[in-house]
Amino acid sequence: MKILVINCGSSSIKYELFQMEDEMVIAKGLVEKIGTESAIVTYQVTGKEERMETAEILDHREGLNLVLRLLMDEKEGVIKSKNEVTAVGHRVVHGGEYFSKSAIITSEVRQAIRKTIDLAPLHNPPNLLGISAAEQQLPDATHVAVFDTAFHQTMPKRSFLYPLPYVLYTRHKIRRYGFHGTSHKYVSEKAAAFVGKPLSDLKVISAHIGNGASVTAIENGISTDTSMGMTPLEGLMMGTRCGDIDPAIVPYVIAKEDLTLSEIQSMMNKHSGLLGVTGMSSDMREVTEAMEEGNEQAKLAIQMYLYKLRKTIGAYIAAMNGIDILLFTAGVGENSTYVRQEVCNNLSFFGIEIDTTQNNIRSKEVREISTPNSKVKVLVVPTNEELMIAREAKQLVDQS
Ligand SMILES: Nc1ncnc2c1ncn2[C@@H]1O[C@H](COP(=O)(O)OP(=O)(O)O)[C@@H](O)[C@H]1O
Ligand SMILES: CC(=O)OP(=O)(O)O
Ligand SMILES: [Mg+2]
Repeated sequence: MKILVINCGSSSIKYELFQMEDEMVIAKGLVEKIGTESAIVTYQVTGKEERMETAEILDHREGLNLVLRLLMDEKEGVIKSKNEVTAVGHRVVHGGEYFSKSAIITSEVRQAIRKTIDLAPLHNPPNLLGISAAEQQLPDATHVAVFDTAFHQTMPKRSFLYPLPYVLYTRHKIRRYGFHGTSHKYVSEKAAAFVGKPLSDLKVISAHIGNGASVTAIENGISTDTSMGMTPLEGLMMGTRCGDIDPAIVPYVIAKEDLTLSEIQSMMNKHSGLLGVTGMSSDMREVTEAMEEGNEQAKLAIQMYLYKLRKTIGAYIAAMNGIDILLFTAGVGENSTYVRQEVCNNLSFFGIEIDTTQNNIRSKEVREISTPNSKVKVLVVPTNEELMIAREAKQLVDQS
């Protein structure tokens, strides 16, 4: 069975085609800068060199057309006809309170996703575009929506409610939803398997730190708290997002800087975080390099980033009254030995002890970076949201 996984961002489409019998990736790639005359298209068949070209791609539909043409190309393609794709798994960022698990896309499901657009104006519209483009291109495939929010639907009210007038929750569903759930679920299961204990017996803190970043407290296999909120803006300091700030800043800055609401939204989502503080880059690699070269602003940004991350981990240790596993995942979590080391150095009170040699090893495998004496197991667990989405899609196809 072949399953295509699609992750549509506002101006990009990430795609990955899986052979589900052995869960192998057949081909994958990315269409970036959609909406421009020079969109960048990458296409890689497993085991072969990546191809890159630029093309005029004006919308997601054209982008997806091109992806399918590449997959079916006579010379370099990997499928002969569209019918070979049994299912398409779509990443949908916001499922509101409608979805606590993945769903086969029907008109009701599409309607429910549409209703959450207000809650995720940056993410859900491109997700919906991707769904309709893919349905048009692959009308015979089963289309499945896999939600970032689903895993966190187990959070108790005490963690998901904001201390605002309760009527805002009942009337408008203003609450915390949490994101990256597909990843937090995948890596926590991997971590439990790695230590050889059932997830149902463990207290896990999962730090998914990429461009977007969130920390989740997972008790007995269920998410009980997470740092992102109603939108993916809350919580940690991120690449371009500010995370938690005093909400009173918003009207104040609007007045002082004469901004519109959408300008301040864009400022907090796209021009803050590492980028905002350094004025230079949102990329942790570049900011770390600048810090090493003596750039004071880069050093400050990283200190702020680490401090917020450490505080959040500490808060979740308190919230769960303990911790068995601390795990790091996503771009920064999997690759930055510096961030892992610095976060953990200041968590020694909890019996967290990092083995510097282990921490410096680069690998794509799950690995332990804590010392044998460490009371808490600290792991690096490479995430794989695409594989998880493919598995969810397969499961729903098998059931239907
Ligand atoms: N070796 C590295 N050291 C530090 N940061 C890294 C390294 N490799 C990747 N990153 C960071 O990972 C981030 C991207 O993470 P990723 O999970 O791919 O993001 P996305 O949210 O777009 O999926 C970038 O900030 C990048 O700088
Ligand atoms: C929800 C979210 O923040 O996603 P990403 O990390 O892909 O931006
Ligand atoms: Mg991501």
